[in-house]
Amino acid sequence: MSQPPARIIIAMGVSSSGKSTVGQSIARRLHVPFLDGDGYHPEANVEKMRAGTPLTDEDRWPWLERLALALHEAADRKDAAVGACSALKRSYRDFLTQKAGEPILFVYLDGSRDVIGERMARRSHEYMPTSLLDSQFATLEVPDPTTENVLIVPVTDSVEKITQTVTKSLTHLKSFKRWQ
Ligand SMILES: Nc1ncnc2c1ncn2[C@@H]1O[C@H](COP(=O)(O)OP(=O)(O)O)[C@@H](O)[C@H]1O
Ligand SMILES: O=C(O)[C@H](O)[C@@H](O)[C@H](O)[C@H](O)COP(=O)(O)O
Repeated sequence: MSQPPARIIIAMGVSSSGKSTVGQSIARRLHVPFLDGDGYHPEANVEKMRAGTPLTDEDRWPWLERLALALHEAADRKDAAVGACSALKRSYRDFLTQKAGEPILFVYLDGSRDVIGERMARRSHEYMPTSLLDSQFATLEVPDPTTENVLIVPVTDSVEKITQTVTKSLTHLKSFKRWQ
């Protein structure tokens, strides 16, 4: 689809696909705030995941709303903002966009169960158990670039390469021009 110029960028994908790493790198490059979705869950969601139970849609709506509003406020204050959020379903991405009240560019970190599972096994996370990865893949609705505002990048690219691919598409941002 033709891409509306977004000031909010969200790195999305299953757990351990690299959302926090890539999102932080893009935000650093643009000198704009980075908001990690992990920090916006109600405590009950965190406890549920810690116990190995996948979240439901009902668990996710309040989380998505809080994150969308925070990204909108951050973009207002600082020209643009970058987030990390699994945003696994099309309805979650539409909801985020609606709650933010402005276009969002999603960056989908595309990788196989094998590659991402290996990364997940190697990293440590405060509450997300590796047992939840299968449910993440089962829930995932891969974004469709013909109908969604999304850039698809392979997780096997280096973080630097992904950062460059994304920032190159953001020439409309004031913060991009400052960084240039
Ligand atoms: N492009 C990449 N290439 C290699 N390793 C990566 C890449 N992106 C992330 N990683 C590593 O994969 C693991 C999961 O990344 P993380 O950013 O925590 O994922 P998420 O936020 O999606 O759960 C981390 O150990 C991170 O260093
Ligand atoms: O179930 C979801 O909608 C999420 O995927 C989610 O809750 C998030 O992924 C966790 O906070 C774990 O964090 P990471 O995705 O950073 O591993």
